[in-house]
Amino acid sequence: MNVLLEAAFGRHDTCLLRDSSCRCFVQASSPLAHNHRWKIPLLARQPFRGGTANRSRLPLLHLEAQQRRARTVPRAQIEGLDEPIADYGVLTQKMQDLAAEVQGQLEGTSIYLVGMMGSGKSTVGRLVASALKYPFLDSDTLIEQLAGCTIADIFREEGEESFRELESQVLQELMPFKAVVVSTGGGAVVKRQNWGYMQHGVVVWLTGSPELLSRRALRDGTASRPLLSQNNGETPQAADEYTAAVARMKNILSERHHAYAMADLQIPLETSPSDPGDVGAAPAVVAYRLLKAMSDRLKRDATEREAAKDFEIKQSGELPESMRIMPSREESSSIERSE
Ligand SMILES: Nc1ncnc2c1ncn2[C@@H]1O[C@H](COP(=O)(O)OP(=O)(O)OP(=O)(O)O)[C@@H](O)[C@H]1O
Ligand SMILES: O=C(O)C1=C[C@@H](O)[C@@H](O)[C@H](O)C1
Repeated sequence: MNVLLEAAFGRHDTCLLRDSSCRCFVQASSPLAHNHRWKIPLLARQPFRGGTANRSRLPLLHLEAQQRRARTVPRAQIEGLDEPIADYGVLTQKMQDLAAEVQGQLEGTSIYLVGMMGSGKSTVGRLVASALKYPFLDSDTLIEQLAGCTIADIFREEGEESFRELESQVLQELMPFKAVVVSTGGGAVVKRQNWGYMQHGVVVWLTGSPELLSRRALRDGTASRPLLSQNNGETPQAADEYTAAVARMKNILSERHHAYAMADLQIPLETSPSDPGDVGAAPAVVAYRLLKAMSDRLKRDATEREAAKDFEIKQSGELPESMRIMPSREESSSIERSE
């Protein structure tokens, strides 16, 4: 039997877990998420009587083993880090420092995550939002709230076109929001009008291979992803689920690639060096890569803007009559003074 525990996170990698009756307190490593929920066995539900002695006797290792997606972070996965990463605590600290920098550079600009089904827009989006202290919004969830039913129901009962209209409506309504992280639906990039709604934000493409995305999607089951459960003749009906999913992903990706490529930033999902059975780098690593790429890009843009201001107009020959050189601000004020 499992018991659901709420997690209240401390600053770095530790958090306190408690059950609804506050009878169990333990410390555990945090994978950078807030309000995370673990299912842990009833075994760990020991009464807390105060004092560190009791706390340290709780089955922490067992608890970590139950934690979904718990991972160690090999150094090679994290670009731009010049020292080995021992644990999530170090990565969390690096991310907080980077996020504080990016937050200042962004000046309230929103972030829109785009990418195929299963690319981790919601998972990574939550981490990035939490690091930047931005609210997180998931357009698929908002569509479901608006429609009062699931995305699969909308596809089945009203068809893809109705879904796309709702998707555009939601993105339009999100447009005025500043300083938010938005996870968009996988197909949002296809409609030109949606780019208009996202134009004031930084658009980030989470990009992974069809194989990696299929592995993830199949782990979740395809029921909630109607486009993936269709077979549009890419593979014979008898093809196994993985082969069919990869073929479908490839097809969708080839139709959308040019649209995703319009994003301001591209963040690879693969581990490095790549692992053939890969489900990708851990969410915290992808979130770190995203913040790093964003920080680099914003710095580069700022430098380019400064450089663009540093120019000199050189007059050679006579200007056509229709053109004249305006006096500078200093010159015009001295002309005014002398008049
Ligand atoms: N970095 C990661 N490593 C391994 N699994 C991941 C990672 N990021 C996300 N996942 C898993 O992949 C699946 C899809 O993630 P998520 O729902 O965040 O993707 P999405 O891009 O929002 O998908 P969709 O557009 O289909 O809603 C989930 O099971 C999630 O737990
Ligand atoms: O890739 C797509 O077209 C979709 C992705 C999901 O996020 C949902 O928006 C919906 O299932 C369609």
